[in-house]
Amino acid sequence: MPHIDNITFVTGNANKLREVQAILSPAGINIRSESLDLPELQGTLTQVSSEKARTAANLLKCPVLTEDTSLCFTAMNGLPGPYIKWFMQGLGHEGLNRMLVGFDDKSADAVCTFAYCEPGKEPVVFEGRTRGKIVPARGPTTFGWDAVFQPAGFEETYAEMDKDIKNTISHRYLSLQKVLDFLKA
Ligand SMILES: O=P(O)(O)OP(=O)(O)OP(=O)(O)OC[C@H]1O[C@@H](n2cnc3c(O)ncnc32)[C@H](O)[C@@H]1O
Ligand SMILES: [Mg+2]
Repeated sequence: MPHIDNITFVTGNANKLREVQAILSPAGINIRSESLDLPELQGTLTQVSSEKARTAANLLKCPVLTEDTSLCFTAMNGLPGPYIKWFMQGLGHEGLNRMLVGFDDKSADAVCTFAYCEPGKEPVVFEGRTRGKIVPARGPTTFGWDAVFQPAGFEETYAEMDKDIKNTISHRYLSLQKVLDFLKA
C-alpha cells in the first residue's frame, strides 16, 4: 500500500483540489495532483467513481485517487445524483430549486465518493454523505451548487459558511476520513 504522499489525486476541478488540500494539510499531508477531466460512465455513484479511478490509474500508470460528487434529492429517489454537474450547468441554482417546486420534501444528500486504484487492480470506494436541504441561492457562487445546499443543523448554506467549517462537516471531509483510515490500515 503506497503512502498517501505517493498517490496522485486526479480531478479537473480546481475547487475540489483546494478543498482536498485544505482537509489534508492539518494532518501534514501533501498530495500530488493531476488536472484531467476524465470521461465518466453512467451508472450508480459507486460505478461512476470506480470506473473514473480505473481509467486514471491506467492512463497515469500509478496509484490514483479520484472522486465523484453527487447531489441526491430525496423527493426524486436520489436523482440528479452523479448527473448533478449537467443539471447544474443546464438549469443553474434557480432551476435546481424549481425542480422541487411540486414536492414538500426539499431534503437532499451531498455525497462524495472517493475511489482508490492501482494500475491493473480493482478500485476501492469510500463514501461520505452530508444531509441537508435545497434552498434559494445564498452566498458566493464560486463552487458548483454550494449556494443552494444548506446542511442539516446549520443556518448557512455551504457557500455562506467559513471554509474551515465546511471542510470539517462536508461530504468530501467524511469520505476523505475513510480514505485516510484505509491507507493507514
Ligand atoms: O474532474 P472531476 O473530479 O470529475 O470534477 P467535476 O467538476 O467534473 O466533478 P463531478 O464529475 O464530480 O461533478 C460534480 C458536480 O458537482 C459540483 N461540486 C462538486 N463538489 C461540490 C461541492 O462540495 N459543493 C458544490 N458543488 C460541488 C462540481 O462543480 C460539478 O458540477
Ligand atoms: Mg467530472
